[in-house]
Amino acid sequence: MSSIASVLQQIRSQSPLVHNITNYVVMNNTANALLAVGASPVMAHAKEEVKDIVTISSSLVINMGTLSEKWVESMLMAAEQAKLTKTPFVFDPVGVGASAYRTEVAQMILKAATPNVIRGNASEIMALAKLTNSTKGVDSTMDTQDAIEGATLLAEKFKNTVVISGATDYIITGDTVSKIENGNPLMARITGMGCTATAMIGACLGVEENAHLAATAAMAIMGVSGDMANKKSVGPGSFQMNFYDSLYDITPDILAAKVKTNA
Ligand SMILES: Nc1ncnc2c1ncn2[C@@H]1O[C@H](COP(=O)(O)OP(=O)(O)OP(=O)(O)O)[C@@H](O)[C@H]1O
Ligand SMILES: Cc1ncsc1CCO
Ligand SMILES: [Mg+2]
Repeated sequence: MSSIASVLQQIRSQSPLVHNITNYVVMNNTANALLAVGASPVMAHAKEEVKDIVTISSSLVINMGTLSEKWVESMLMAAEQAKLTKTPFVFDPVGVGASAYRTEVAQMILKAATPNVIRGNASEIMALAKLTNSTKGVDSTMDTQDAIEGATLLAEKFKNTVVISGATDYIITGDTVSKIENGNPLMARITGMGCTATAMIGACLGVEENAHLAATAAMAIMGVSGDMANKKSVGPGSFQMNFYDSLYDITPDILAAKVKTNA
């Protein structure tokens, strides 16, 4: 079995508990996507419990989509606890660069603990790397290949894995650049597909220690499921429903056969 396919196999056999501190917009979508693929989501952000939940989880997802002061406190506590318990952690810097507050919070989270993986769209990755600021709200205004320089700088600085999502997904660790070329434009016409990609990276990190492989497998699962859903859909509404069915239907063999990658 290919290594990407074996990550999906492990999600199915281990059903990793994925702790999400994510935004109000996508909480339901990402919990359903994790369940559909075979992982076990828990959404928990009260500061009274985040340390306990990090401690029992296989991985942690921090997504700064809808920030407020109390949530930021919890995000920082969770990141620090993940460092202590060596719980793998993925960070989604939603809309970084769109406001001074988002940029400040992203820097605070990165200081609290180094994420094993950072995933953003091209504008977010470039803003996080402080190279350009073209972040307009939460959607990208750039092609993913134009953010490779920013992703490479971040991956070098943090010695971790950085994912740029979009028409072509790039997964970058040191000198290794993997690409996933599945998926379709409908995926950007539904809110939270990027947040779902980040949650999927969380699921993969929960079963696979190699962060580059985990992130590549997650983007492959997203892309191939997107291709499968697209065949049955007429627009964003039916696509969203069919996407959950595809996450449920996709098998390690289908994934290995359909993934378009250089990895
Ligand atoms: N034009 C496209 N072709 C193929 N796949 C795409 C395209 N646009 C987005 N995707 C896929 O959709 C998913 C979300 O990526 P995107 O870059 O749109 O995230 P995002 O901007 O952070 O989204 P959000 O903030 O709404 O959650 C990824 O799996 C990506 O591969
Ligand atoms: C639309 C939106 N606004 C804040 S978070 C979010 C979900 C997609 O990132
Ligand atoms: Mg996003």
